[in-house]
Amino acid sequence: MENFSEWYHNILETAGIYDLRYPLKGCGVYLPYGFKIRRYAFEAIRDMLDESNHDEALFPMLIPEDLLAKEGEHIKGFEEEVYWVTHGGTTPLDVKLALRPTSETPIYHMMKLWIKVHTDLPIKIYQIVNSFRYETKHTRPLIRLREIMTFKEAHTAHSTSEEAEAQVQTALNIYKTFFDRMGVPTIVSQRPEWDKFPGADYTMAFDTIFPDGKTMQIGTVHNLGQHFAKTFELEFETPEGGKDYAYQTCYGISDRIIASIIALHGDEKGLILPPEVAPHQIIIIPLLFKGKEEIAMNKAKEIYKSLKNTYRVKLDDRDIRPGKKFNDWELKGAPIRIELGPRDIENNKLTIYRRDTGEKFQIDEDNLLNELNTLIDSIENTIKEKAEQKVKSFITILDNHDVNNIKETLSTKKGVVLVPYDENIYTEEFEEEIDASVLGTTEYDGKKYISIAKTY
Ligand SMILES: Nc1ncnc2c1ncn2[C@@H]1O[C@H](COS(=O)(=O)NC(=O)[C@@H](N)CS)[C@@H](O)[C@H]1O
Repeated sequence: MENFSEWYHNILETAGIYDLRYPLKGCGVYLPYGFKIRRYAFEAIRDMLDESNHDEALFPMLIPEDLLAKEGEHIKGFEEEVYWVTHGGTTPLDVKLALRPTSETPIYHMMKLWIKVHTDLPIKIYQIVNSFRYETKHTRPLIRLREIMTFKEAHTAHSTSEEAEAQVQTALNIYKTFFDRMGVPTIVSQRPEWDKFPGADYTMAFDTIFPDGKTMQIGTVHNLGQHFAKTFELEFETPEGGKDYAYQTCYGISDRIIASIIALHGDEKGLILPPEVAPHQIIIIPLLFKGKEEIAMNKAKEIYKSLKNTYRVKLDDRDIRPGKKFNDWELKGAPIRIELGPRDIENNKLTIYRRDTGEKFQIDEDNLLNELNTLIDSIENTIKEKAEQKVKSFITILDNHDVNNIKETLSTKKGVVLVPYDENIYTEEFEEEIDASVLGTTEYDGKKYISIAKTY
Protein backbone atom coordinates (compact mmCIF):
# COMPACT_ATOMS: atom_id res chain seq x y z
CA MET A 1 0.00 0.00 0.00
CA GLU A 2 3.04 2.30 0.03
CA ASN A 3 2.27 3.25 -3.54
CA PHE A 4 -1.50 3.45 -3.39
CA SER A 5 -1.94 4.60 -6.99
CA GLU A 6 -0.01 1.59 -8.31
CA TRP A 7 -1.98 -0.74 -6.05
CA TYR A 8 -5.23 0.83 -7.25
CA HIS A 9 -4.43 0.52 -10.96
CA ASN A 10 -3.21 -3.06 -10.56
CA ILE A 11 -6.27 -4.22 -8.63
CA LEU A 12 -8.68 -2.88 -11.26
CA GLU A 13 -7.07 -5.21 -13.77
CA THR A 14 -6.08 -8.24 -11.66
CA ALA A 15 -9.46 -8.43 -9.88
CA GLY A 16 -11.28 -8.15 -13.23
CA ILE A 17 -13.09 -4.91 -12.37
CA TYR A 18 -12.23 -2.41 -15.10
CA ASP A 19 -10.11 -2.32 -18.23
CA LEU A 20 -8.46 1.04 -18.75
CA ARG A 21 -6.87 0.09 -22.07
CA TYR A 22 -9.79 1.61 -24.00
CA PRO A 23 -8.19 3.80 -26.71
CA LEU A 24 -9.62 7.09 -25.42
CA LYS A 25 -8.24 9.08 -22.46
CA GLY A 26 -10.62 9.28 -19.50
CA CYS A 27 -12.73 6.35 -20.75
CA GLY A 28 -12.63 2.68 -19.69
CA VAL A 29 -14.57 -0.56 -19.67
CA TYR A 30 -16.48 -2.13 -16.77
CA LEU A 31 -15.60 -5.83 -16.91
CA PRO A 32 -18.29 -8.31 -15.80
CA TYR A 33 -17.06 -8.60 -12.19
CA GLY A 34 -16.76 -4.85 -11.79
CA PHE A 35 -20.08 -4.36 -13.52
CA LYS A 36 -21.78 -6.50 -10.86
CA ILE A 37 -20.25 -4.41 -8.04
CA ARG A 38 -21.55 -1.29 -9.79
CA ARG A 39 -24.96 -2.91 -10.28
CA TYR A 40 -25.42 -3.82 -6.61
CA ALA A 41 -24.14 -0.46 -5.38
CA PHE A 42 -26.53 1.47 -7.61
CA GLU A 43 -29.39 -0.91 -6.81
CA ALA A 44 -28.93 0.22 -3.20
CA ILE A 45 -29.16 3.92 -4.07
CA ARG A 46 -32.13 3.22 -6.38
CA ASP A 47 -33.96 1.48 -3.52
CA MET A 48 -33.28 4.41 -1.22
CA LEU A 49 -34.42 7.04 -3.73
CA ASP A 50 -37.57 5.07 -4.61
CA GLU A 51 -38.19 4.61 -0.87
CA SER A 52 -38.02 8.38 -0.56
CA ASN A 53 -40.67 8.99 -3.25
CA HIS A 54 -38.35 9.78 -6.14
CA ASP A 55 -39.23 8.55 -9.63
CA GLU A 56 -36.62 7.30 -12.05
CA ALA A 57 -36.84 8.83 -15.53
CA LEU A 58 -34.60 9.10 -18.60
CA PHE A 59 -33.64 12.18 -20.63
CA PRO A 60 -31.79 12.61 -23.93
CA MET A 61 -28.01 12.86 -23.82
CA LEU A 62 -27.83 15.54 -26.56
CA ILE A 63 -28.51 19.13 -25.49
CA PRO A 64 -28.93 21.88 -28.14
CA GLU A 65 -26.39 24.67 -27.61
CA ASP A 66 -28.96 27.39 -26.94
CA LEU A 67 -30.61 25.22 -24.26
CA LEU A 68 -27.35 24.48 -22.47
CA ALA A 69 -26.40 28.17 -22.57
CA LYS A 70 -29.67 29.37 -21.07
CA GLU A 71 -28.50 29.78 -17.46
CA GLY A 72 -25.48 32.13 -17.48
CA GLU A 73 -23.53 30.89 -14.44
CA HIS A 74 -24.20 27.29 -15.39
CA ILE A 75 -22.77 27.50 -18.90
CA LYS A 76 -19.84 29.59 -17.64
CA GLY A 77 -19.05 26.83 -15.17
CA PHE A 78 -19.14 24.11 -17.80
CA GLU A 79 -18.03 25.79 -21.04
CA GLU A 80 -14.48 24.39 -20.81
CA GLU A 81 -15.76 20.87 -20.12
CA VAL A 82 -18.52 20.36 -22.68
CA TYR A 83 -18.13 17.93 -25.59
CA TRP A 84 -19.88 19.08 -28.77
CA VAL A 85 -21.50 17.10 -31.60
CA THR A 86 -21.31 19.12 -34.82
CA HIS A 87 -22.27 16.69 -37.60
CA GLY A 88 -24.89 14.10 -38.40
CA GLY A 89 -22.90 11.87 -40.72
CA THR A 90 -21.25 14.23 -43.21
CA THR A 91 -23.96 16.85 -42.76
CA PRO A 92 -22.98 19.77 -40.50
CA LEU A 93 -25.68 20.39 -37.87
CA ASP A 94 -27.27 23.84 -37.95
CA VAL A 95 -27.29 23.80 -34.11
CA LYS A 96 -24.36 22.07 -32.42
CA LEU A 97 -25.31 19.65 -29.67
CA ALA A 98 -23.66 19.18 -26.27
CA LEU A 99 -23.13 15.76 -24.73
CA ARG A 100 -24.70 16.29 -21.29
CA PRO A 101 -22.16 17.28 -18.63
CA THR A 102 -25.15 17.18 -16.26
CA SER A 103 -28.86 17.49 -17.04
CA GLU A 104 -30.26 20.63 -15.37
CA THR A 105 -31.00 22.28 -18.72
CA PRO A 106 -32.84 19.44 -20.54
CA ILE A 107 -34.75 18.46 -17.39
CA TYR A 108 -35.79 21.98 -16.43
CA HIS A 109 -36.83 22.74 -20.00
CA MET A 110 -39.28 19.81 -19.71
CA MET A 111 -40.36 20.78 -16.17
CA LYS A 112 -41.70 24.02 -17.64
CA LEU A 113 -44.20 21.91 -19.59
CA TRP A 114 -45.13 19.93 -16.47
CA ILE A 115 -45.48 22.66 -13.84
CA LYS A 116 -48.59 24.89 -13.91
CA VAL A 117 -50.08 24.86 -10.39
CA HIS A 118 -48.67 24.15 -6.93
CA THR A 119 -50.32 20.71 -6.94
CA ASP A 120 -47.98 19.72 -9.78
CA LEU A 121 -45.22 19.96 -7.15
CA PRO A 122 -43.07 18.53 -5.72
CA ILE A 123 -41.33 16.80 -8.61
CA LYS A 124 -38.57 14.44 -7.48
CA ILE A 125 -36.94 12.59 -10.36
CA TYR A 126 -33.56 10.99 -10.99
CA GLN A 127 -31.70 9.21 -13.75
CA ILE A 128 -28.63 6.97 -13.74
CA VAL A 129 -26.84 7.69 -17.01
CA ASN A 130 -23.46 8.47 -18.51
CA SER A 131 -22.37 12.08 -18.68
CA PHE A 132 -19.41 13.77 -20.34
CA ARG A 133 -16.87 16.27 -19.03
CA TYR A 134 -13.68 17.17 -20.87
CA GLU A 135 -11.57 17.00 -17.73
CA THR A 136 -8.23 18.70 -18.31
CA LYS A 137 -6.77 17.65 -14.93
CA HIS A 138 -5.22 14.18 -14.64
CA THR A 139 -7.91 11.62 -15.55
CA ARG A 140 -8.08 8.51 -13.34
CA PRO A 141 -10.15 5.31 -13.70
CA LEU A 142 -13.50 5.54 -11.87
CA ILE A 143 -12.24 8.73 -10.20
CA ARG A 144 -11.86 11.44 -12.82
CA LEU A 145 -13.47 10.25 -16.04
CA ARG A 146 -14.22 12.07 -19.23
CA GLU A 147 -17.16 9.75 -19.81
CA ILE A 148 -18.71 9.43 -16.36
CA MET A 149 -20.28 6.00 -16.85
CA THR A 150 -22.50 5.99 -13.75
CA PHE A 151 -23.83 9.46 -13.13
CA LYS A 152 -26.81 9.33 -10.75
CA GLU A 153 -28.40 12.77 -10.87
CA ALA A 154 -31.55 13.67 -8.92
CA HIS A 155 -33.51 16.86 -9.57
CA THR A 156 -36.37 18.19 -7.46
CA ALA A 157 -38.78 21.15 -7.71
CA HIS A 158 -40.83 22.46 -4.77
CA SER A 159 -43.47 25.12 -4.12
CA THR A 160 -41.71 26.66 -1.09
CA SER A 161 -38.10 27.35 -0.13
CA GLU A 162 -38.71 25.57 3.20
CA GLU A 163 -39.65 22.39 1.32
CA ALA A 164 -36.58 22.70 -0.90
CA GLU A 165 -34.42 23.19 2.20
CA ALA A 166 -36.01 20.09 3.76
CA GLN A 167 -35.25 18.19 0.56
CA VAL A 168 -31.57 19.13 0.88
CA GLN A 169 -31.59 17.52 4.35
CA THR A 170 -33.37 14.45 2.96
CA ALA A 171 -30.76 14.13 0.21
CA LEU A 172 -27.94 14.51 2.75
CA ASN A 173 -29.47 11.73 4.86
CA ILE A 174 -29.92 9.45 1.85
CA TYR A 175 -26.26 9.90 0.86
CA LYS A 176 -25.01 9.51 4.43
CA THR A 177 -26.93 6.23 4.79
CA PHE A 178 -25.86 5.05 1.35
CA PHE A 179 -22.16 5.73 1.99
CA ASP A 180 -22.58 4.02 5.39
CA ARG A 181 -23.99 0.93 3.69
CA MET A 182 -20.96 0.95 1.37
CA GLY A 183 -18.72 1.23 4.45
CA VAL A 184 -17.29 4.51 3.13
CA PRO A 185 -16.84 7.19 5.82
CA THR A 186 -17.32 10.79 4.70
CA ILE A 187 -16.86 14.35 5.90
CA VAL A 188 -19.63 16.76 4.95
CA SER A 189 -18.72 20.36 4.11
CA GLN A 190 -20.57 23.33 2.72
CA ARG A 191 -18.38 24.26 -0.26
CA PRO A 192 -17.05 27.84 -0.31
CA GLU A 193 -18.83 30.40 -2.50
CA TRP A 194 -15.98 30.23 -5.03
CA ASP A 195 -16.27 26.46 -5.41
CA LYS A 196 -20.01 25.77 -5.44
CA PHE A 197 -21.94 24.15 -8.29
CA PRO A 198 -22.45 26.65 -11.19
CA GLY A 199 -25.91 28.20 -10.75
CA ALA A 200 -26.50 26.92 -7.19
CA ASP A 201 -27.31 28.93 -4.06
CA TYR A 202 -25.01 26.63 -2.11
CA THR A 203 -23.38 23.20 -2.38
CA MET A 204 -23.04 20.54 0.33
CA ALA A 205 -20.35 17.96 -0.44
CA PHE A 206 -19.33 14.54 0.85
CA ASP A 207 -15.59 13.93 0.84
CA THR A 208 -13.90 10.68 1.75
CA ILE A 209 -10.19 10.21 2.43
CA PHE A 210 -8.22 7.77 0.31
CA PRO A 211 -5.34 5.65 1.72
CA ASP A 212 -2.83 8.13 0.25
CA GLY A 213 -4.34 10.86 2.43
CA LYS A 214 -5.97 12.78 -0.42
CA THR A 215 -9.70 13.54 -0.23
CA MET A 216 -12.19 12.87 -2.96
CA GLN A 217 -15.61 14.42 -3.47
CA ILE A 218 -17.96 11.44 -3.82
CA GLY A 219 -21.32 13.17 -3.60
CA THR A 220 -22.86 16.62 -3.75
CA VAL A 221 -26.20 18.16 -2.84
CA HIS A 222 -27.05 21.57 -4.29
CA ASN A 223 -29.75 24.00 -3.24
CA LEU A 224 -30.50 25.78 -6.52
CA GLY A 225 -32.89 28.32 -5.03
CA GLN A 226 -34.94 29.88 -7.84
CA HIS A 227 -32.07 30.61 -10.27
CA PHE A 228 -32.87 27.94 -12.80
CA ALA A 229 -36.63 28.28 -12.19
CA LYS A 230 -36.50 31.96 -13.19
CA THR A 231 -34.32 31.22 -16.23
CA PHE A 232 -36.58 28.35 -17.34
CA GLU A 233 -39.80 30.13 -16.24
CA LEU A 234 -40.86 27.32 -13.90
CA GLU A 235 -43.77 29.44 -12.69
CA PHE A 236 -46.75 27.97 -10.86
CA GLU A 237 -50.04 29.20 -9.43
CA THR A 238 -49.80 29.35 -5.63
CA PRO A 239 -52.62 28.10 -3.35
CA GLU A 240 -53.58 31.76 -2.85
CA GLY A 241 -53.99 32.18 -6.62
CA GLY A 242 -50.78 34.19 -6.99
CA LYS A 243 -47.66 33.28 -9.00
CA ASP A 244 -44.24 32.07 -7.85
CA TYR A 245 -41.16 30.33 -9.24
CA ALA A 246 -40.29 26.79 -8.16
CA TYR A 247 -37.56 26.18 -5.55
CA GLN A 248 -35.12 23.49 -6.68
CA THR A 249 -32.43 21.10 -5.53
CA CYS A 250 -30.24 18.57 -7.33
CA TYR A 251 -27.80 15.95 -6.06
CA GLY A 252 -25.40 13.53 -7.63
CA ILE A 253 -23.01 10.64 -7.14
CA SER A 254 -20.95 8.76 -9.68
CA ASP A 255 -18.51 5.89 -10.28
CA ARG A 256 -16.40 7.42 -7.50
CA ILE A 257 -18.33 5.36 -4.95
CA ILE A 258 -17.03 2.22 -6.71
CA ALA A 259 -13.49 3.63 -6.58
CA SER A 260 -13.98 4.36 -2.85
CA ILE A 261 -15.20 0.85 -2.01
CA ILE A 262 -12.12 -0.58 -3.76
CA ALA A 263 -9.66 1.93 -2.30
CA LEU A 264 -10.84 2.10 1.30
CA HIS A 265 -11.49 -1.58 1.93
CA GLY A 266 -8.70 -3.24 -0.02
CA ASP A 267 -5.46 -4.67 1.37
CA GLU A 268 -2.25 -6.24 0.09
CA LYS A 269 -4.11 -9.38 -0.93
CA GLY A 270 -6.70 -7.50 -2.98
CA LEU A 271 -10.31 -6.38 -2.62
CA ILE A 272 -12.42 -6.68 0.50
CA LEU A 273 -16.03 -6.23 -0.62
CA PRO A 274 -18.93 -5.32 1.64
CA PRO A 275 -21.42 -8.23 1.28
CA GLU A 276 -24.06 -5.88 -0.09
CA VAL A 277 -22.08 -5.26 -3.30
CA ALA A 278 -20.08 -8.50 -3.56
CA PRO A 279 -20.83 -10.31 -6.85
CA HIS A 280 -20.43 -13.57 -4.90
CA GLN A 281 -21.01 -13.33 -1.15
CA ILE A 282 -20.05 -16.94 -0.48
CA ILE A 283 -17.65 -19.21 -2.35
CA ILE A 284 -17.95 -22.96 -1.75
CA ILE A 285 -14.66 -24.77 -2.30
CA PRO A 286 -14.74 -28.59 -2.14
CA LEU A 287 -11.32 -30.04 -1.24
CA LEU A 288 -10.97 -32.91 -3.71
CA PHE A 289 -8.76 -35.65 -2.28
CA LYS A 290 -7.73 -38.52 -4.57
CA GLY A 291 -10.45 -41.17 -4.64
CA LYS A 292 -12.76 -39.12 -2.37
CA GLU A 293 -13.72 -36.39 -4.82
CA GLU A 294 -17.35 -37.54 -4.88
CA ILE A 295 -17.93 -37.02 -1.15
CA ALA A 296 -16.75 -33.42 -1.18
CA MET A 297 -18.41 -32.53 -4.51
CA ASN A 298 -21.80 -33.96 -3.54
CA LYS A 299 -21.77 -32.20 -0.19
CA ALA A 300 -20.69 -28.97 -1.89
CA LYS A 301 -23.62 -29.17 -4.31
CA GLU A 302 -25.98 -29.84 -1.44
CA ILE A 303 -24.77 -26.79 0.47
CA TYR A 304 -24.86 -24.68 -2.69
CA LYS A 305 -28.53 -25.60 -3.17
CA SER A 306 -29.36 -24.82 0.45
CA LEU A 307 -27.84 -21.31 0.18
CA LYS A 308 -28.52 -20.17 -3.36
CA ASN A 309 -31.95 -18.65 -2.63
CA THR A 310 -30.62 -16.63 0.28
CA TYR A 311 -27.15 -15.52 -0.81
CA ARG A 312 -25.17 -14.89 -3.95
CA VAL A 313 -23.20 -18.15 -3.69
CA LYS A 314 -20.75 -19.70 -6.13
CA LEU A 315 -19.48 -23.30 -6.18
CA ASP A 316 -15.89 -23.15 -7.38
CA ASP A 317 -15.45 -26.59 -8.98
CA ARG A 318 -12.58 -25.60 -11.27
CA ASP A 319 -9.98 -28.31 -11.66
CA ILE A 320 -7.16 -26.33 -10.04
CA ARG A 321 -5.40 -26.46 -6.67
CA PRO A 322 -7.48 -25.20 -3.70
CA GLY A 323 -4.69 -22.75 -2.83
CA LYS A 324 -5.09 -21.08 -6.23
CA LYS A 325 -8.83 -20.80 -5.62
CA PHE A 326 -8.21 -19.27 -2.20
CA ASN A 327 -5.90 -16.64 -3.71
CA ASP A 328 -8.31 -15.86 -6.54
CA TRP A 329 -11.23 -15.18 -4.22
CA GLU A 330 -9.09 -13.27 -1.74
CA LEU A 331 -7.96 -11.09 -4.62
CA LYS A 332 -11.57 -10.60 -5.75
CA GLY A 333 -12.70 -9.79 -2.24
CA ALA A 334 -15.40 -12.46 -1.79
CA PRO A 335 -16.54 -11.92 1.83
CA ILE A 336 -16.93 -15.61 2.85
CA ARG A 337 -15.38 -18.90 1.76
CA ILE A 338 -16.68 -22.33 2.83
CA GLU A 339 -14.09 -25.10 2.53
CA LEU A 340 -15.10 -28.71 2.90
CA GLY A 341 -12.96 -31.85 2.81
CA PRO A 342 -13.85 -35.51 3.46
CA ARG A 343 -12.75 -35.35 7.12
CA ASP A 344 -14.88 -32.25 7.78
CA ILE A 345 -17.84 -33.97 6.19
CA GLU A 346 -17.45 -37.09 8.32
CA ASN A 347 -17.50 -34.91 11.44
CA ASN A 348 -20.40 -32.88 10.06
CA LYS A 349 -18.14 -29.77 10.11
CA LEU A 350 -17.44 -26.97 7.66
CA THR A 351 -14.48 -24.59 7.60
CA ILE A 352 -15.36 -20.91 7.19
CA TYR A 353 -12.90 -18.22 6.07
CA ARG A 354 -13.86 -14.53 6.34
CA ARG A 355 -11.94 -12.24 3.99
CA ASP A 356 -12.22 -9.05 6.10
CA THR A 357 -10.27 -10.38 9.12
CA GLY A 358 -8.61 -13.42 7.53
CA GLU A 359 -10.00 -15.62 10.32
CA LYS A 360 -10.65 -19.29 9.61
CA PHE A 361 -12.86 -21.39 11.90
CA GLN A 362 -14.94 -24.55 11.97
CA ILE A 363 -18.69 -24.67 12.43
CA ASP A 364 -21.32 -27.40 12.63
CA GLU A 365 -22.93 -27.90 9.26
CA ASP A 366 -26.44 -27.82 10.78
CA ASN A 367 -25.65 -24.36 12.13
CA LEU A 368 -24.59 -22.94 8.77
CA LEU A 369 -27.54 -20.63 8.04
CA ASN A 370 -27.49 -18.97 11.49
CA GLU A 371 -23.72 -18.66 11.38
CA LEU A 372 -23.86 -17.00 7.96
CA ASN A 373 -26.56 -14.58 9.08
CA THR A 374 -24.51 -13.22 11.97
CA LEU A 375 -21.29 -13.46 9.97
CA ILE A 376 -22.60 -11.21 7.15
CA ASP A 377 -23.57 -8.49 9.68
CA SER A 378 -20.27 -8.82 11.50
CA ILE A 379 -18.34 -8.48 8.23
CA GLU A 380 -20.31 -5.35 7.26
CA ASN A 381 -19.59 -3.73 10.63
CA THR A 382 -15.93 -4.75 10.71
CA ILE A 383 -15.32 -3.34 7.21
CA LYS A 384 -17.08 -0.10 8.12
CA GLU A 385 -15.32 0.31 11.48
CA LYS A 386 -11.89 -0.35 9.96
CA ALA A 387 -12.52 2.33 7.33
CA GLU A 388 -13.83 4.75 9.99
CA GLN A 389 -10.64 4.31 12.03
CA LYS A 390 -8.46 4.92 8.98
CA VAL A 391 -10.38 8.06 8.01
CA LYS A 392 -10.41 9.34 11.62
CA SER A 393 -6.64 8.89 11.80
CA PHE A 394 -6.43 11.23 8.78
CA ILE A 395 -8.26 14.10 10.51
CA THR A 396 -6.20 16.70 12.41
CA ILE A 397 -7.76 19.51 14.41
CA LEU A 398 -5.52 22.59 14.80
CA ASP A 399 -6.38 25.35 17.25
CA ASN A 400 -4.79 28.04 15.07
CA HIS A 401 -4.60 29.15 11.43
CA ASP A 402 -0.83 29.24 11.14
CA VAL A 403 -0.12 28.59 7.44
CA ASN A 404 3.14 26.72 8.05
CA ASN A 405 1.44 24.53 10.64
CA ILE A 406 -1.27 23.67 8.13
CA LYS A 407 1.21 23.00 5.31
CA GLU A 408 3.39 20.89 7.60
CA THR A 409 0.41 18.76 8.69
CA LEU A 410 -0.81 18.30 5.11
CA SER A 411 2.60 17.14 3.88
CA THR A 412 3.41 14.83 6.80
CA LYS A 413 0.15 13.49 8.27
CA LYS A 414 -1.86 14.24 5.07
CA GLY A 415 -5.66 13.88 5.21
CA VAL A 416 -7.98 16.67 6.38
CA VAL A 417 -6.95 19.60 8.58
CA LEU A 418 -9.71 21.34 10.54
CA VAL A 419 -9.03 24.90 11.73
CA PRO A 420 -11.46 27.00 13.78
CA TYR A 421 -13.87 28.88 11.51
CA ASP A 422 -12.85 32.49 10.96
CA GLU A 423 -14.46 34.48 8.14
CA ASN A 424 -11.25 36.51 7.64
CA ILE A 425 -9.32 33.51 6.38
CA TYR A 426 -12.24 31.86 4.58
CA THR A 427 -10.96 33.27 1.25
CA GLU A 428 -9.44 32.16 -2.05
CA GLU A 429 -6.28 34.05 -1.07
CA PHE A 430 -5.95 31.84 2.00
CA GLU A 431 -6.48 28.76 -0.23
CA GLU A 432 -3.63 30.02 -2.44
CA GLU A 433 -1.42 30.59 0.59
CA ILE A 434 -1.83 27.08 1.98
CA ASP A 435 -1.46 25.52 -1.48
CA ALA A 436 -4.30 23.09 -0.81
CA SER A 437 -8.10 22.98 -1.21
CA VAL A 438 -10.52 24.57 1.20
CA LEU A 439 -13.21 21.87 1.30
CA GLY A 440 -15.52 24.35 3.02
CA THR A 441 -17.11 24.78 6.45
CA THR A 442 -17.58 21.56 8.44
CA GLU A 443 -19.41 20.75 11.65
CA TYR A 444 -17.19 18.37 13.65
CA ASP A 445 -17.90 17.29 17.22
CA GLY A 446 -20.42 20.13 17.44
CA LYS A 447 -17.96 22.86 16.44
CA LYS A 448 -17.65 24.81 13.17
CA TYR A 449 -14.35 24.50 11.30
CA ILE A 450 -12.83 25.30 7.96
CA SER A 451 -11.81 21.96 6.41
CA ILE A 452 -8.64 21.81 4.31
CA ALA A 453 -7.05 18.99 2.29
CA LYS A 454 -5.12 17.94 -0.79
CA THR A 455 -7.78 16.54 -3.08
CA TYR A 456 -8.21 14.30 -6.09
N1 LIG B 1 -15.04 13.69 -14.05
C1 LIG B 1 -15.71 13.00 -13.10
N2 LIG B 1 -15.54 11.66 -12.97
C2 LIG B 1 -16.21 10.97 -12.03
N3 LIG B 1 -17.09 11.53 -11.16
C3 LIG B 1 -17.28 12.86 -11.25
C4 LIG B 1 -16.61 13.66 -12.22
N4 LIG B 1 -17.04 14.95 -12.06
C5 LIG B 1 -17.93 14.95 -11.04
N5 LIG B 1 -18.07 13.70 -10.55
C6 LIG B 1 -18.94 13.27 -9.46
O1 LIG B 1 -20.29 13.66 -9.79
C7 LIG B 1 -20.87 14.30 -8.66
C8 LIG B 1 -21.93 15.29 -9.14
O2 LIG B 1 -21.31 16.26 -9.99
S1 LIG B 1 -21.52 17.76 -9.62
O3 LIG B 1 -20.99 18.54 -10.70
O4 LIG B 1 -20.93 17.98 -8.33
N6 LIG B 1 -23.10 17.99 -9.45
C9 LIG B 1 -23.95 17.92 -10.52
O5 LIG B 1 -23.59 17.64 -11.65
C10 LIG B 1 -25.41 18.23 -10.18
N7 LIG B 1 -26.18 18.23 -11.41
C11 LIG B 1 -25.96 17.19 -9.26
S2 LIG B 1 -26.02 15.69 -10.09
C12 LIG B 1 -19.69 14.94 -7.95
O6 LIG B 1 -19.98 15.10 -6.56
C13 LIG B 1 -18.59 13.93 -8.14
O7 LIG B 1 -18.63 12.94 -7.12
